Parts: sequence; C-alpha cells; structure tokens
Amino acid sequence: MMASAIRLINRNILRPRTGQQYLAFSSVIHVKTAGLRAGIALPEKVKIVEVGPRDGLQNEKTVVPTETKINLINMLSESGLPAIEATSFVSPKWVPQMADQVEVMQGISKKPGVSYPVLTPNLKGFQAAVKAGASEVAIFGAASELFSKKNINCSVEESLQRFDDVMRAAKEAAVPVRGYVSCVVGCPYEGKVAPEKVAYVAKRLYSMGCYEISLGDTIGVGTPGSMTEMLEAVSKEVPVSALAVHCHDTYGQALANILVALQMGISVVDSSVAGLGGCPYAQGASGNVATEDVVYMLHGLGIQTGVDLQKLMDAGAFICRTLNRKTSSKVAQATCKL
Ligand SMILES: CC(C)(COP(=O)([O-])OP(=O)([O-])OC[C@H]1O[C@@H](n2cnc3c(N)ncnc32)[C@H](O)[C@@H]1OP(=O)([O-])[O-])[C@@H](O)C(=O)NCCC(=O)NCCSC(=O)C[C@@](C)(O)CC(=O)[O-]
Repeated sequence: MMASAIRLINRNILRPRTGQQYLAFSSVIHVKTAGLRAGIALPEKVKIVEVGPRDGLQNEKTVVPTETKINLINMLSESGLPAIEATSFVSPKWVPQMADQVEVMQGISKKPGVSYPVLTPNLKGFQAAVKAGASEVAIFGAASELFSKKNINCSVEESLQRFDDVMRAAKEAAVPVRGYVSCVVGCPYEGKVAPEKVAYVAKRLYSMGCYEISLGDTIGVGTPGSMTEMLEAVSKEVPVSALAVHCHDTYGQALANILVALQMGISVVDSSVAGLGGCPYAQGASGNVATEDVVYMLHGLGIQTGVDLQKLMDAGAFICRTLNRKTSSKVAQATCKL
C-alpha cells in the first residue's frame, strides 16, 4: 500500500487536560492516504468507545441481572477495547435498568489501561459515581429542546448550567469528563436539527472543559450528506481531534456515516457490541452501530483499533445468548450461527 503518512498536530489540544490516557490518541492524529483510493485521508488508529453495557442495555424491557452486566463488561475488557461505558448514575425512576449502577461499578474487574466512563446528568449523579469508584464521567446534552426536556427534564440552557456544576466538581476531583450532544441530525420530536445548534452545544461543552465531544445521531436518521454538513459546522467550533461520533443504525447508514467522519479527521467512534440498544426517550430508534461491524470495517481499511475481533464476538454471543436475542451485527451474523 502506498501509504504516505502525514502527521497533524492540533494546537488546540495543547491545553492541560485531566484525561491523560487520551492525549496520545487526540493530541497527534496520524493520517495516511488510503493508497488504493488516493486522496482520501484516514486515521491510522481509531479509539472505539464501547457503549453496549450502558446505551445497549438501558432500554431492555426486562431487568438484566447485575451479574450478566458485570460478565459482559469483563469480556469486553479482555477484547482490547480502550473504553467501555459501564453504566449511568441517573434516576432509577427514569431508567430502572441502570438502578444497579453501584453494584456494576464495584463488581467489574477494571483492566489497567481501560477506562470505564459512566453517565452523570447532574451533581448528585457525579457524586454517587465517584463514590462508587468511577474515574471518568460523561455529561449528556442535546441539540434539541424537546429531546432535552424528555430525556433529562430541563431545557438545553438549564442542562448546561447543571453540567457546569458537574464540571466544577470534576475539575476539583481531577475526573475527566466527556460530553455528549444528542440529536445531532434529527430529533424524534422536532425533526431535522440545524447544524448550528449542534455546533453551539458542542462548543459550550468543550469550553467548559469536556476533553471530547461525542456527537450522537440518537435516532439514526443521518446520511453521509447530513453528517458532513453537521460535522463541518461543529468542526468550526471544536477541533476535530476532540470529536467523536455516536451513530445509531436505524436507517442502516451508520457505517457510511462513520466513514465520512473518519475522512474528516475524526478518530474516536462509539459503538455497541451486537448492536444492542436504543434510547428510552427516542422510541423506535434502533441500537448503536455494532462494534463488531465497526472493527471489521476499520481493520479492512488498515486502521488499528487494538481490538481482538474474535474476543469481541464472543462477548456479543454471550450477551445475545443471555438476552435470548439475535445479534444485530452483520459480521457476527455472517460468521456465527446465533
Ligand atoms: C436527569 C434527571 C435525574 C432529572 O430528573 P428530575 O426528576 O428532573 O430530577 P429532580 O432533580 O427534580 O429530582 C427528582 C428525584 O430524582 C432524584 N435524582 C435526581 N438526580 C438523580 C441522579 N443523578 N441519580 C439518582 N436519583 C436522582 C432526586 O433525588 C429526586 O428523588 P426523590 O426526592 O423524588 O426521591 C432524570 O431526568 C434522569 O435521570 N434522566 C435519565 C436520562 C437518561 O438516562 N437517558 C438515557 C441516556 S441519554 C442517551 O441515551 C443518549 C446518548 C448519551 O446515548 C447519546 C445519543 O445516542 O444521542
């Protein structure tokens, strides 16, 4: 392959950060021309953030036993994934499936070098998370007013104020914070979302100190066209080295959308083992893109992930067997009898 390596150093990331382990990924992006398709630059390495245990399981109708969640996370840890979103410290009245967050955090075997972020919508959640041993958290906002109301019971502006409290406490405790923006191309209640709104919320989260902003196509309606438009607007406000994409696969566009993001210099991708999941406040939305499918595509492009695809598929097979469901991963379907 005639890969000509280009080294891009983004000045914006030279500011101090608490999430040291991510510095290697986000401070220097190695890109190479894809060789066979000259002119298309792609990252040399991609960091995958596995969200299956949280985003994947939060919407399950029957309560998933804590032991199953712990086993799943432990298997995922063994597959080489660098980050596994373990649970969320939200109200059990709102999301009953995550009510065992403390037991999950305390029951998993934390593998050195792997981070286990958890969702914290407010200071109460942050304090509980830290007490349970979380060393990284994520705050989650939205680019849509109605989704914000339905999801976290406040307006976008109110949510940003609450997040400010979390950020202050996190800075004091030296806990790195990731920021999510939901509904980056479409909202289940408002329809199309303007890229400028996404850019505004992303910029606010980044300015408060989130080391990375994950852009969520919550209902999986994006296409490479709308993703490009949105990413162009956001990357004017936040350096691409601090962006991640989080694509649900409702319309089967997730891999194409991820490819577009990679071509724009993004090198962090969220995904969910076996394509589990959906959001309780986005009815009809299917799960995240399957991690197995993302890894297969990235390895096929010659991009390193550090993930052992077989071990990942074993974790996917385990959770599908336990939940008695078919995997949504095309790669797993093609290679196993599930
Ligand atoms: C944000 C709140 C808590 C506001 O909920 P609220 O009802 O407005 O909160 P409140 O401050 O009025 O308090 C009401 C009760 O909740 C309790 N409470 C308050 N905070 C907490 C907490 N942290 N943990 C546990 N309990 C809490 C509080 O103590 C009180 O208890 P009570 O006195 O009635 O017994 C609520 O709306 C909530 O928990 N929402 C859950 C949202 C959620 O988890 N959604 C799914 C994840 S987001 C997602 O999936 C999208 C993403 C990230 O994947 C990206 C994408 O795809 O787009």
